[in-house]
Amino acid sequence: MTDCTHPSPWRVLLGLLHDERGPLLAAVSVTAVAALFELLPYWLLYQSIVLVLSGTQVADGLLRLAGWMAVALVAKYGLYSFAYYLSHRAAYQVLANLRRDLARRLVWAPLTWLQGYSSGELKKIIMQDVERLEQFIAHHSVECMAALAGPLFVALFLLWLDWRLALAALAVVPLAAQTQCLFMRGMGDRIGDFDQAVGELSGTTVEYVRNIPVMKAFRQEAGSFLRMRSVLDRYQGLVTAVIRRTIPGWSVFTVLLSANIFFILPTGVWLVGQGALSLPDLILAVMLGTGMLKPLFKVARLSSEIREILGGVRRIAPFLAWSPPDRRSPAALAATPGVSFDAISFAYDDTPVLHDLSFELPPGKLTAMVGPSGAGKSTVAHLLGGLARPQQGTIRLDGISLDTLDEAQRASLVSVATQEAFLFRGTLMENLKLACPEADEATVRQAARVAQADAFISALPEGYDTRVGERGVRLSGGERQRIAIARALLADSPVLVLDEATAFADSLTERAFYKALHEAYPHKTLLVIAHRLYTIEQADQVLVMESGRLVDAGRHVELLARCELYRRLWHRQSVGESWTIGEEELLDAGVS
Ligand SMILES: Nc1ncnc2c1ncn2[C@@H]1O[C@H](COP(=O)(O)OP(=O)(O)OP(=O)(O)O)[C@@H](O)[C@H]1O
Repeated sequence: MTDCTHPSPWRVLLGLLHDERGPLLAAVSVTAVAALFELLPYWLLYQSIVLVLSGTQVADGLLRLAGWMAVALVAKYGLYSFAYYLSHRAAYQVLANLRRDLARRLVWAPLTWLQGYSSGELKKIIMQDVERLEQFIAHHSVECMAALAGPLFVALFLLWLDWRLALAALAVVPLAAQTQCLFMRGMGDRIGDFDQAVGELSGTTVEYVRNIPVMKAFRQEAGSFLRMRSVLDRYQGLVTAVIRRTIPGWSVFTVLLSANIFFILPTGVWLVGQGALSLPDLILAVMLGTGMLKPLFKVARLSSEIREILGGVRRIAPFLAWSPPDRRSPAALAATPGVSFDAISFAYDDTPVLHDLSFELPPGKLTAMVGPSGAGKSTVAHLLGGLARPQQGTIRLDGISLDTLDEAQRASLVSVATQEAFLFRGTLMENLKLACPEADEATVRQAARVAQADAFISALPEGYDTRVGERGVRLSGGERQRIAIARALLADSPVLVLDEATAFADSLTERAFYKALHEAYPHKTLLVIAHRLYTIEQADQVLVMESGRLVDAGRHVELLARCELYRRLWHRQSVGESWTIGEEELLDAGVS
């Protein structure tokens, strides 16, 4: 997913480095000085040759020069270490700031936009692409500077000796650069394709690993996962194409940069013959000039790595563009607010799901929402939970638009518990206290009791201190849901949405839950997306949805009497639960 309206990756990268520009400038300046010290031993060697040729006080002079040589080496390593220290400190600061910023902005990004990314792609962007910046800031900044400063200082020195020597030393550079450009032409697109393939491979691998239980259940062989195979083939094809294209260019480039000795030596010998250069000067020029261009290999290699890093920055940029919506502080709400959906329309991308939907959740009452699969019930829960925003219409709490609340305000007013109960790595107590870290143990236990979770948690050997998540204890679907409900109850918001949150529970557990809920939290405004008979019967109001529209609303008995769709849903559910509606009830309701 790219967006051409985002600024160039260089601008984004410079923006990320802005706060650390001081330490980074210091790091590259120190590197330049270290590169100078790297050349000092050659100069001292030159002085030794001059000394030996002069034949005066040779021993003392050599000893002094050896001492300076040691000082130069220590200074060089000391300066490089200091430069790396500064660049690493800056890198980890930038990475920490960026990760914090990304975490904050992920909350502001609409769920529908985030769903455009697979979890593998998101992981690649947030982990790998961010991690790559460390390479650039901590290593490439220093290495690039050292690789450029060395050749530059040598070229200046040769220029000072004789301009013809400098020209001879640099003669191969334009040819090498030309060759590199020729072979790298079109590589930008290939690297873009390559990055896309890596993202796809990462996403498909995550999907593949997640699907292993399903494949085992249906006895599918790994090879039958065709998508994975085709992505791997594409990846391999791209790698082969990139290697085929780069290897010849790289070989010619390497040979050319090492070939300047063929220019320096004849030029130097000729200059000595002309009397324009002394023999020690020629030896020094050959020593320095022969290896002077080798650091440019590193610059060429780093430039392709920097291209990859910029590709990562391009992928990170859209996440950094999300900023908090401009919101005013809401007026104080009633302790038990009502909720209204006013002409709400909503589409996932271009697929309309809710159409001009209006209804009310009366304050302190239980509303059940029913409808066939795909009717848009969970989407209503998403909108209330702030996971998506309607394209048209307004959702209000006590007359105040949800758009005017910030995330924290909305979350303090509306909690949503869904079927997909995600447990973070940690103890059950930590998971329960997610929305209310300051809750004391008694409050947590009370919420768990209402959610029918206290009994099974207490039966675990470590009770509320049991670890869950990746390496922790495995809970059943129903147990996880009960944790999710207790967590939502602990948030103590006046509006609670249960999106099939009790689907795994048996009828008896569900009855016990609603009874306890009503006793412990009698004033909550409740929206329950339900298939269960008991909830629907108890509801103060039932909303019947079909294809994103409200078909009817009323009490269970009224709807049985007048709504054909409701009757069908009710009948299907009754059969599903092996629970038959009494003849009398149907007659009471006027159903013949
Ligand atoms: N992230 C999404 N992207 C695109 N379409 C989606 C997305 N989530 C849901 N939909 C579609 O929106 C429609 C309504 O889905 P929703 O989950 O709200 O229905 P539902 O009434 O809760 O169904 P169920 O009872 O089966 O859970 C469906 O057609 C569904 O395919």
